[in-house]
Amino acid sequence: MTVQMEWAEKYRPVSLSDVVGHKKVIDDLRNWGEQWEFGTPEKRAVVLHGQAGIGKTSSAHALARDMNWEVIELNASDQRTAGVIEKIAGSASTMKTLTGTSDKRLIILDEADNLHGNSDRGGARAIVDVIKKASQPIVLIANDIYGLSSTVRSLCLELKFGSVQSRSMVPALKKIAAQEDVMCGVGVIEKIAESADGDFRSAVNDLQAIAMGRTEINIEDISTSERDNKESIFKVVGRIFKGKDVSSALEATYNLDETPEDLIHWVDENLPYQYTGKGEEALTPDIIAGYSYLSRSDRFLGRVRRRQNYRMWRYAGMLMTGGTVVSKSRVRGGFVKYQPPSLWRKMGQMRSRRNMRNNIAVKIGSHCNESMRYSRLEVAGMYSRLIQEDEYAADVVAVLGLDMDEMLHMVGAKKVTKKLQAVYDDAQKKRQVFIPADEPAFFVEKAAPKKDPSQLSFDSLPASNNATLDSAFGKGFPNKDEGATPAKKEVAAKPQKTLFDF
Ligand SMILES: Nc1ncnc2c1ncn2[C@@H]1O[C@H](COP(=O)(O)OP(=O)(O)OP(=O)(O)O)[C@@H](O)[C@H]1O
Repeated sequence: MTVQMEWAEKYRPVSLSDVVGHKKVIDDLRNWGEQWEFGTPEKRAVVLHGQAGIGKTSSAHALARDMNWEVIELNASDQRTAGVIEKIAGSASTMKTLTGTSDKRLIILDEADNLHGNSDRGGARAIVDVIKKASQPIVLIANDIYGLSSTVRSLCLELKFGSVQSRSMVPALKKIAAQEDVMCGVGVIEKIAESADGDFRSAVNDLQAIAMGRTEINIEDISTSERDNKESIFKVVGRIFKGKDVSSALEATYNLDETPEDLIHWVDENLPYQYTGKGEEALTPDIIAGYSYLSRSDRFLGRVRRRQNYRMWRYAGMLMTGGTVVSKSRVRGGFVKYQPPSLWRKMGQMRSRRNMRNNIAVKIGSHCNESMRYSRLEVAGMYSRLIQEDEYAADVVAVLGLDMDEMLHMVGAKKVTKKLQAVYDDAQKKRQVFIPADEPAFFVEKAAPKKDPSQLSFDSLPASNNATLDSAFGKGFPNKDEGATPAKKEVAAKPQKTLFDF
């Protein structure tokens, strides 16, 4: 049996001129690339963002091909710790290539909105450092631009890839069909393009799936295979809120790649916006009736959870779809955008706040030799107080190695003010001296002049430091002087310059 290559891969655009749709974005990307030929553009990195399957990664590679640049790619499957990013991207972005084929390398960082969790620890901060110093072009690729920190975003040229219009897809799909010797009947390609919902990769995959084992496709072939396609959530909620037919709303959910547990959140979120019209009160009888069905549906979902009897999902599904359909007294015209459940957004925000708090606690813990839990519960508050004091702020940021977002979190600020930026910059300078020898090299700027270690040294904290902290905050602060070398003890005897240099 021969395994056929995926057409989407086979027909991946080679040059930017092959990319389907996205005309303006592609022009902007090309311009940015050309600026690199004459020096360093104002923004050293671009972030290409938008839904999956619309050509972001292909465009980055096509740019490199058009400019005759080499490519270095770091995918989410790679270990993207701070050290790795700095080593690969950092060296690539500051050194010239030795191969002589081109003097530029394009660094592509795929799924840049996914730099969280343990495996990518420190990766987000390393990107900031790499972009700031880069002398080579960098492309970040993200589905969700809000998954990037505000600092990274401010350093990048943001290029949004919208969905690919079906009329742009049609000629490209026809070309693929012709090259594969597949005859397409009238309206076939148009139908495939429309059903793809802006995702060109899906359109190519659909064409390949329908053409499998055929040399000719007719419109009837599509309508039978169409049922297998996953319905998008927007289509389903559209049929619930705009439709009058209970069974078609219910049937639409059969091909949906979401559980009733998720679907009910979508209906719940959008019901109040969809069932009020111009001049109507905010709380219409339709909304009240709709929520009464939703609450009954939710009861069944609760029973499924408790009894693990998934057969009851069908009642929940019927009540949330059919119930919502029959609750409306009329179909309201006008376009109201469907919103994703705000509950998920809030849960996501809570999760990222929790991650941030834990990351900070880990840093405090490694500074105080305490567990993350103890640091979070007992010590973090003290550091938050200290960081708000002008006198100590930069020292705390430096000694803990906080990045900008973590510093903002500890200060309780929402955005970077001039004062906070100055504190952060000051901390970066101090950090070069605080850093112990075994830290990754990227924290230390090679050109930085060697400072007198007695000025500020994390390593040289003498006993008095902890005695002071102990007297102020109770026992338990680690004694940094234990095991200190005589040289370090000598340093400790020097006069205090900062909070951490008692
Ligand atoms: N606009 C487009 N023009 C030409 N081909 C495209 C386009 N969008 C998608 N494709 C096809 O779909 C495949 C996937 O595209 P690509 O990997 O660039 O998408 P993406 O937006 O980066 O999605 P993901 O985030 O999932 O990687 C490519 O191999 C290509 O054949």
